[in-house]
Amino acid sequence: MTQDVYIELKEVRKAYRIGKEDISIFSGLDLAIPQGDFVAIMGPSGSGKSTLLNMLAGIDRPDAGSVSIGDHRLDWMGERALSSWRAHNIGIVFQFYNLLPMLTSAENVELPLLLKPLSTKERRDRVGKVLDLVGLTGREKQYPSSMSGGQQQRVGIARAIVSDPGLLLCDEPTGDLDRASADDVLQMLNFLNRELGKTIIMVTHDPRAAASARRTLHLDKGQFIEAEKAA
Ligand SMILES: Nc1ncnc2c1ncn2[C@@H]1O[C@H](COP(=O)(O)OP(=O)(O)OP(=O)(O)O)[C@@H](O)[C@H]1O
Repeated sequence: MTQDVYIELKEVRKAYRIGKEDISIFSGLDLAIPQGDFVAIMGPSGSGKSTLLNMLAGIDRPDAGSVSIGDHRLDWMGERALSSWRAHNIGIVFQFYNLLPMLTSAENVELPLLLKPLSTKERRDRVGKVLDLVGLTGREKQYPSSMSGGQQQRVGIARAIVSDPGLLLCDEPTGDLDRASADDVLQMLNFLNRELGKTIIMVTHDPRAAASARRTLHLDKGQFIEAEKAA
C-alpha cells in the first residue's frame, strides 16, 4: 500500500441551517487516507458520518475547507464535472441496496454503464464479470424481490464496481443483513480491497464490520479519534 495521500480533507466546515439556527457538524475537520486503505468510520448517530460520505462522493459540499481525492479538488468542481468524475471514480454501496425492483440483477448492475460509450457486448461482458466476482453467476435474470438480502447486497456491490472505480463508499453495507450474510459481504469488501486495490470507506455501527477493516476512525463532536489496529 502506498502511503501517498489519496483522500484529503483540510479544515472542513459544515453546518446545517435549521429554522434560524446554524447547527455545526464540522468546524475544522482534517482527514488523510492513503490509496488502498480500508477505513471503517464509526460514531454516534448525528455525528456526521453520512454528511462526510456525501462530501466524499461530491453530493454535498463543505461550507469552507478543501476536499481532495486524487488530483481533484471536489469543492472547486461544478455539478457537471462532479457527476462525470463520480461516474468514473466512485462506487457507492447502500444499506438497503437501492436496487430497482423492475430490473433483473444483471440490468441493475448494467445501469451505471449506460452512461458510458460501450457496445452492448462490452456492457454484457463487464456485467458478467462482476456478477461472477460476487458469486452470482446464474442469477442474472432474477429480480431483487426473489433474492435474499445478502444476494441483493452482492448485486449492489457488483453495481458499485462495474465501472471499475478506485474508491468505494459504503454506508452501513451490513446494516440490514443477518450475521452470515454480513460476514459474506465483509469478506467480499476485503477481497476488493486486498486483491483489486480498491480504497474503501465504510460507515458502520457494527463493531464486527469495523474490525474487518484495516483501521477504524471514530467520529465524535466533529473530530476523528483513531483506534489503530494491525492491518
Ligand atoms: N440536509 C440536512 N438538513 C439539515 N440538517 C441535516 C441535513 N443532513 C444532516 N443533517 C443533520 O446533520 C447532523 C449529522 O447528520 P448525519 O446524517 O451526517 O449523521 P450520521 O452520523 O450519519 O447519523 P446516523 O448514524 O444516524 O446515520 C444531524 O444532526 C442531522 O440531523
